[in-house]
Amino acid sequence: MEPKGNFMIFIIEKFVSVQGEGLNVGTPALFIRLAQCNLRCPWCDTKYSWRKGTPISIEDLVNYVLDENLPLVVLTGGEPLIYSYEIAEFLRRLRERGYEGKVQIETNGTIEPRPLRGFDNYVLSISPKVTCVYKVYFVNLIKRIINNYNVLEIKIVVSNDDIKCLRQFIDELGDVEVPLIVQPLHRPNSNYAMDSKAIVEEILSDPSLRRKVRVIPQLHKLIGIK
Ligand SMILES: Nc1nc2[nH]cc(C(=O)O)c2c(=O)[nH]1
Ligand code: SF4
Ligand SMILES: [Mg+2]
Repeated sequence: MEPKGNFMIFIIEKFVSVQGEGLNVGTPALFIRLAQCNLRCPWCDTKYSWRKGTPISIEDLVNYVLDENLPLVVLTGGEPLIYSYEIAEFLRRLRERGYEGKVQIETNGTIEPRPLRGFDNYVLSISPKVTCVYKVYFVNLIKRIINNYNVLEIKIVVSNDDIKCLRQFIDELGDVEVPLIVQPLHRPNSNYAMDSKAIVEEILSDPSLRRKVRVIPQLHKLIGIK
């Protein structure tokens, strides 16, 4: 049965930029930041997303996407998969209206998005929280998501103090078919190029990690855009 009714979602902001993270880096994209998160990472750069947000209908959001006509829509947060049912409706309507781009969903990997099963116009970028100071990940859940949904990448944010914990996560995960992207942590008031270089050096000196991961710093932090 087709879902009916006026689906609402709560958003914090929407803006146009280029994808600054992961394998789609550099792609012009429409960002929609959904409200609220089920985690509380100490380094979170979007704590303002933990608020309740402003309601918007899925219909208005779809019209906005079609007006902007960009190749990529990034749903981020917060934790967008809190709204899995509404996102499924969003994907259904985008498909119905002929939108040819993709929807990339930035998730922390702690929620299984069951309503997304059967859709092919989205990809997930899973960002498990693996740092030594704050760990919240469920390896079996991540594997289940990889096996049952469209996963573009696992994108792991770490500082160079976290290499031990990164290795532990990758060992626990075992062999998976998706690319493992290490994303150097951006700390305000720190030199991001130097921080990223330290991580690259740590990875190149680790016999196991150097075979398994790719390192991609956040482009938007490097060039100072949103
Ligand atoms: N340019 C840009 N790319 C991004 N990719 C993921 C983002 C996020 O906040 O999740 C983000 C963001 O905030 N800005
Ligand atoms: S999961 Fe993401 S949005 Fe949520 S607290 Fe952590 S960094 Fe912030
Ligand atoms: Mg961000």
